[in-house]
Amino acid sequence: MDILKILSRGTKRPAKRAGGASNAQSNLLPSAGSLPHAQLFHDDVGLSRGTKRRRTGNAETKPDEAEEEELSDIDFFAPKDHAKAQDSAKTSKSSKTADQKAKARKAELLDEDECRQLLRSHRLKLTLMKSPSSQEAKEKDKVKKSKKKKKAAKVDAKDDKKQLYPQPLTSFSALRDTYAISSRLAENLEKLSYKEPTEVQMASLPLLLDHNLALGKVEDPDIVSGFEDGADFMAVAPTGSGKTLSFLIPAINGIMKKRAGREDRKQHELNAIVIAPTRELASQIANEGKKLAMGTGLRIVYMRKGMRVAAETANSDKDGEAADDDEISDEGSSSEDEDDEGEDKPKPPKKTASASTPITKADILVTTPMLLLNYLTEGGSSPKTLPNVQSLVLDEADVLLDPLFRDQTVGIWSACTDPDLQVSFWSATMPSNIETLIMAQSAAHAAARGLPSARPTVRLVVGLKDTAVPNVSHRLVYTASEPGKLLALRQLLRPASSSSASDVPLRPPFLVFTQTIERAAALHEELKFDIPLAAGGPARIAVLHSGLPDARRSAVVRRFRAGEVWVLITTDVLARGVDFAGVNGVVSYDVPGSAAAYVHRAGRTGRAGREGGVAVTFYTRDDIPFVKSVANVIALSERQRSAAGGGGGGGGGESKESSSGVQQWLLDALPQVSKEDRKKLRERGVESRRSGAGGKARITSKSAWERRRENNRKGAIEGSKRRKGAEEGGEQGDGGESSGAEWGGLDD
Ligand SMILES: Nc1ncnc2c1ncn2[C@@H]1O[C@H](COP(=O)(O)OP(=O)(O)OP(=O)(O)O)[C@@H](O)[C@H]1O
Repeated sequence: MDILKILSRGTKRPAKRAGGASNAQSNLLPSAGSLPHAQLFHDDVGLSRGTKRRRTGNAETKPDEAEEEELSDIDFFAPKDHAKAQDSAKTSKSSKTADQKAKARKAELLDEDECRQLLRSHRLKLTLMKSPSSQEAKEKDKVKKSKKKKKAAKVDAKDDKKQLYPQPLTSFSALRDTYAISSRLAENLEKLSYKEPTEVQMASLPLLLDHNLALGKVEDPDIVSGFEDGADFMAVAPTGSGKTLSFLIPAINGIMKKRAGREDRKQHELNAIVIAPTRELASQIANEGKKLAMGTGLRIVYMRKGMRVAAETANSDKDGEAADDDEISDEGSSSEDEDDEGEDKPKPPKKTASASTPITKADILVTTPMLLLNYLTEGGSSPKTLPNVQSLVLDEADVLLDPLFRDQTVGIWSACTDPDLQVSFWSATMPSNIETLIMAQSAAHAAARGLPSARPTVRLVVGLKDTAVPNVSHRLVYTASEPGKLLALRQLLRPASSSSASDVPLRPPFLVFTQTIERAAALHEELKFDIPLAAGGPARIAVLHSGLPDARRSAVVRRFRAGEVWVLITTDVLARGVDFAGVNGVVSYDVPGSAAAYVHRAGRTGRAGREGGVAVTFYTRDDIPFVKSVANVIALSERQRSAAGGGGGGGGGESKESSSGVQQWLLDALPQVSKEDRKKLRERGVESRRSGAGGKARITSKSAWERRRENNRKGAIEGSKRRKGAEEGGEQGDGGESSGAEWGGLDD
């Protein structure tokens, strides 16, 4: 039988449950529910969380006493006089008290076996990876080339990795009780009403807050000594699983601790930098940070064009003093109101900070890579350094280290000269070549700082390392042609019509992803009158891409968040990290450029364990050579979902619509995607959707990847010229890795 006929049968399986499907579905819509249980995995490994928790030490400590003891800890937020009194009392008590507290906390810890079981039940795997020294890296490279020695190299590589079983965080209250986070931070967290830590939070927060305590029951001397100088951190965890809190809480708490030891607690010092690939994401992270840091006096700043931040030039002069009155202040602003042009379309800024611009006071800076690098390298002389930055967070690290952004990201990393710098890497997708690059870059960074060796890196994987979106129902919908696809999308907008596409349980609000700006704009034009006036008309459909002026872009995000826009047509600029809590579904109108791109697009729904999110992918005859990688992700997601007990999160909720994404016969029928085709798709998109094919939905020009590559090249060449001129001998290359990251480009 003709393959196209087989495919045109569609991929929908009959619903398992009889009757009331639509009602059941509407109850399951992600935007319909209250705050969900956000944990994804609860495998039965013979230990139910909390119930077998054994106190191994001072079992007599009553909870109240423990609480009291903790509360008597440094209060970072105490009024000055009180703080002074505390200070003197503290000094007189000597370090013995601190030791006692540490011992008491240690006594509360689970033993290693309990940790192992708990971590396993939540599918958390932690590995300690040693960075090679530069010499070792070179030798390993040689060995890799020799076939005979490959086997031996594999054994060596295994020796470089050790499984870790640190204390998992079993409740948010333990952040204060056990890890002694600042009381205000704990209060703010409580106000956000999260019920339980997600998996990534369970495994990352203890290690990032206090690795000595988190590893308190670990006996392996190799591991203990490996952490002597601290460790970097890499987390690969599903979309919407709460990675943002996982890096913000330690960053904020670390600075609060540091401040507590300073005389002037009001002073701002740039101690942490978060890099994100798009301005929408950077702005969102800054807003999340502000919520957590409310009332702490900490300043979390979203970097805008023209802004100057505390940095030093190579001749050790401080770059200006912070002005008393910040001209560029973000405090209290929604940060979306005043967004500047999207730095996710990297190009040298039109406006640079003039020397008379006051330095913006910040403790944590959230930025896109190009914007900060431009500031550090502007002026043509030596690049500035960031000597006080102790925490560098790379959110969506695989993109930030993809060749498109690599130079900018590495440039910032190199500017962070504190020998105690901790770098953390976060994403739902982490190709192995990026992992290798991280280890090599980390070694190069240490060598450039004159350190004997790089810190090790703890790698956390939540679920399977292979990328999947287990919490979402996936649908592949075949239409023979482009017009058929448009029709199918229209039917999704009018769920009452009787067609196979309308059977997809998708209700607004939802996102629609296209391959290019032109296609997004054309699709918007095509559909804007499809929503009846009585239901709000054209105002209910909006478009967002990087070709739009900033103010419009920000306004669209705001309207979508407010529920005024129901259908948001966009490009991959919104595919990563952006958290719209009420999104019921995601439509890939054009097939994504890679498996990773699919994971991130689909992950805009079903966030924080919410059930009922749907990801629909349309494909036409032209897409058939490329659909297999999407189909594989869908199959894997479904396997993970059923392995997690018939569905992912939601605390094991029973009434889940069965996912009907892809069946085995379809997987078998779809052709394998060759390496070359995968690369072509990632870089150019689907060829037939490029220019000159006629018809509105076919208006295209260059693909996202090409456009960004050109822009990035221009910017990166300039930045790199400036940097290289000034940084002779500094090692900061890309670790010799070739491109291969699976990423289809953020924008059109
Ligand atoms: N413990 C928790 N319980 C419930 N909701 C949570 C919890 N932690 C975070 N969230 C919420 O989950 C949502 C997703 O979190 P976040 O944006 O950090 O996900 P992410 O892992 O960074 O996703 P992505 O990979 O897409 O960037 C947010 O709305 C956040 O407020």
